[in-house]
Parts: sequence; structure tokens; C-alpha cells
Amino acid sequence: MKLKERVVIAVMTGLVLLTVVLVLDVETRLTSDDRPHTPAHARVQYAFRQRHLQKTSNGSREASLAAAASAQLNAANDDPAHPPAGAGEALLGVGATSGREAPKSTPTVPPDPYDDLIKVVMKVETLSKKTRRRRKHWNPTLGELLGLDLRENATLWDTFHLGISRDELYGSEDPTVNRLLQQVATMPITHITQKEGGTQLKLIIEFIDGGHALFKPMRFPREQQTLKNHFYFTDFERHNAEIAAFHLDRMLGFRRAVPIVGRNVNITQELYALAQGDLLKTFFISPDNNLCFHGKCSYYCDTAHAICGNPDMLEGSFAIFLPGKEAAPRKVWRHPWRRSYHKRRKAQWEVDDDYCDLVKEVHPYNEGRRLLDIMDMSVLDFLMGNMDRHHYETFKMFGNNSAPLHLDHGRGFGKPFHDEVSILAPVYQCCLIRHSTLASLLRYHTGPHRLSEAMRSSLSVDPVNPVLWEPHLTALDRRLNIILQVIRECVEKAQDPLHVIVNDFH
Ligand SMILES: Nc1ncnc2c1ncn2[C@@H]1O[C@H](COP(=O)(O)OP(=O)(O)OP(=O)(O)O)[C@@H](O)[C@H]1O
Ligand SMILES: [Mn+2]
Repeated sequence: MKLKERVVIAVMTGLVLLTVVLVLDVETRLTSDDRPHTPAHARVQYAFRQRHLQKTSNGSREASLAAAASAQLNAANDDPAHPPAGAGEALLGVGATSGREAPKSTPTVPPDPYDDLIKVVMKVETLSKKTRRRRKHWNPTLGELLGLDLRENATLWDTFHLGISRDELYGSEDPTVNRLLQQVATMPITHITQKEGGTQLKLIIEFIDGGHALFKPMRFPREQQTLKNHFYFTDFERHNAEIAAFHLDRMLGFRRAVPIVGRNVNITQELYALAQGDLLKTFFISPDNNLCFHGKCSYYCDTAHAICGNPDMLEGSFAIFLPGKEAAPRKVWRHPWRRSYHKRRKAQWEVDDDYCDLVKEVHPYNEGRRLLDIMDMSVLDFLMGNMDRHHYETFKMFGNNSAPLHLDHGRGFGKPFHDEVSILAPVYQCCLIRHSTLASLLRYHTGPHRLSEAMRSSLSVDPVNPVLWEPHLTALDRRLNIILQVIRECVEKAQDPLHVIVNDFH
């Protein structure tokens, strides 16, 4: 081959190779862009938003902050193989007020000790010690207000009911609750009726000693997550979420959730044998030879959504009944950060940056403890992913400065790989938290027992343990970190940190 031919062949081969390299490069750029590949459902969601939501959403900063945060946090979250490590750090980057870079978290980086927040908590404590009035804090019990003393042979039910105080449902050291829960888990059942009202099936259980509990049956295995296309208001209730919420509420020091315990019941002997009327008519044997029933209610009370035993054993949650409404009437309040409960509409707080300013003007949030209680509820709900806090109740007898009850947590613990940051809206819109709540969050963050471990250990005494699927426990630690990040952002932009972290001396 002549030199000239060789040169021509070499040049042509070079050109071919160059073309191949260029084509490959373009391909790689197209497929391995820095942005995550948009999944089909995200595109559908986007197109849908364009069509239906843009009209109402006019660029609320907090709403978009939360949306961006939640999008960022959840980009990889739905995939159990990619848990959202360092989710809290990601939140930092989206704060319009913080121009900082989001710190990259790797498993080797020790957790942020939040020394800045600990310092503020300590300052609040020192100040409150100095200024605390000597007067005894007024915290009456129902027993005191009703003028009822416990007889010597009082049942645990009476002891629990009459011991409910303005500040809490039970005392931190009171052994009554644990004893009562042990009884509820084993005591013979003598009577059952379906609870009127509410959306999903619940039974009122009467025990041999005359006590009552509210029973919510298990519908799914623990691992079942909220269906992707279900809204919070169509989500099925989870009995184990009710149990777990009671433990979480107690661990955070609120003691505003009704005590709840798990129990296995024999449908044949403990439900079917005692059912009457309309409820009785809904029992049947499934094609798989299991005993089932569905009751009557406005959601999911039909043959297709029946509750079935295995073949007749069924797990459920038993909530200790509150005192009757005749003896201790309750007031129902609409939650200011209630969601719209409409598939295309948004609530005002979702589109109004200054929504908290409005709330602060309105009774009972304009004075006393109530706004701080709403912050506590938001913390509790965010940790368990509960978006269904539409109303809350208080005992009328204690007046407006009493603790709200934490009821109805059946829709918590549904999405362990998703952190719904908008549940924290009360906290990031008001930039407010009770110092005692922050102190307990910091304690669970810095250890020695992280929130997930403390929760695992608390739940281990329940008869239906393990109450929670492990990823829900992991989610608690991750979400706790997000709350602390949100508080830090608030403190950083506040004129005075003591406007954010508050001791209400309630
Ligand atoms: N332990 C309890 N003792 C007495 N009453 C209770 C108890 N738990 C709940 N209730 C009452 O029953 C009502 C319904 O309970 P819950 O909210 O748990 O059920 P639900 O089916 O989720 O109701 P809804 O669909 O209205 O949210 C509550 O609003 C409350 O007034
Ligand atoms: Mn409910």
C-alpha cells in the first residue's frame, strides 16, 4: 500500500472514530443529565397542576418553599432503595432567606448537634426560672371540677377519667394508664356496637367491668403503604398508626393522645357472637373461608372492603374511651391549618404567606397556649405523616386555656419514604415552637436514644408488637432532623430567638 493510500485510510478511520465518540457523547449527555429523570407520573402531575391549580396558586413563598422542599426531599424518597439521607440538609438550600449551599451529608458526617438551638433552649429556661411567679399553676382535674372523689374501690376507668387534667390526659408518673391498657388487652368483652358517625368502621367495645374502648380493625399488613393515588381523605385507616401515635405523643411529653393498645380478637367468639341488628347482617364467610364483616359507614363499608379474620383471628387497636359527653362535654374546633378535603382545591394557608398573622388575630389563638398547641400538633403529625388533622377537641370544663386532645391518627404512618413538609406549615409560617417541645426533640436527636430507638422500645410492650414497619421508625429520625432545620432557619431570620422558642408557662 502506498503512503498516500495509508494516509487516506488513517484519516477516514479517524473521522469514523470521531463521529462515534461525538454520537456517544451526545447520547450520554441526554441520558445522564444532572437532573433526575422525570418519571411519567411527575409529568402527569405537572400537566394537571398547570391545568387546575395555577389559577389559585399565585406564588406563595411559603407554599412554594414547602413544595420545593418536599419535591426535593421526595425526589428519591419513593424508592425504598434510595432512602432520603440528609433530607433536612436539603431543606436548607431552598429557604429563600438562606443563600447558603445545602451541605452534602454522607454517612460518615456526625449528626449536627444543634448547639445553637440548645443554647436558646437553655436561655429560655434560665430566664423563666428568674421570672417565674411563685403562684401555683392552676391545673385542675375533672374529678376536682366535678366534685367527685375516688372511692376506695374505684376502678381503673374511674381513676383515669377523674384524673384527666387541664394540661394533660394523664400524669407522667401515673401507673394507671399502663395498668388500664393491660386490662383492655385481655379483659373479656361483653357487648359491641358500631360507633355512629365518622367515615370508617369503628366498634364501641364494652368490657366485663363496664369499661369501654373504641376498636379500629386491622385492614392491611404493616408494610402496605398509602396507595399512591389516594388523597389523605381517602386513605384507609391503620389501627397500628393509632397505637404508634399514642406512644409517640407520650414520648414527646404531650400526653394529649388517648391511650391505645393492640389486641387480637376472635371474630367468632368476641364480635360475631355479640353483634346485633344491622351490624350482625354484615358478617359473612369469604371464598377463602375466613370470617369477615364490614358494618355500615360512609367509606369502605361494603363487601369489597370487608374486614376479614385469619380465619377468624383479627388484630385491632383499642382506645380507652374518654368520659361520657354528659359528664364531661367536649368542644370541637376547626383546625386553622385544615386541608381543603377537595381533590382540586387548596386551603388558604397553602396560598397565603401571611396566613399565620391572620390566625394570631383570632380567638383563641390570640392569647394563651393554643397557638403553641397547634405547633405541637404539627410536630406530632409531621413525624408520623398525618395529613388528616381537620378538627380537634377540648374539654369544655377546663375553659379555653386547656390542652387540646390528640385524637384520630389512623391516617398516620402511611408513607415511610415520603416526608410531607407541608404538615409543618404552622411551624414554618408562624416560626414558633414551645421550648419544652424543642427540648425533647433535641434530646431525641442527640441521644443517647434516638427517636426511632426510643419508639421501638416503647412499642415493644404492646401485644401486637412489632407495631410499626421498620422504615417508619427510620423516617422518625429523618423527620426530626427536618423539624430542627426548620426551627434553625426561623431562629436565624428572627430578630430575637426568644420570639421563636417560647415558654408559655401555661
Ligand atoms: N377514645 C375515645 N373516646 C371517646 N370518643 C372518642 C374516642 N376516640 C374518638 N372519639 C370520638 O369519635 C369520633 C370519631 O373518631 P375518629 O376521629 O377516630 O374516627 P374517624 O372514623 O377517623 O372519624 P372521622 O372520619 O370523623 O375523622 C371523634 O371525633 C371523637 O369525638
Ligand atoms: Mn378520621
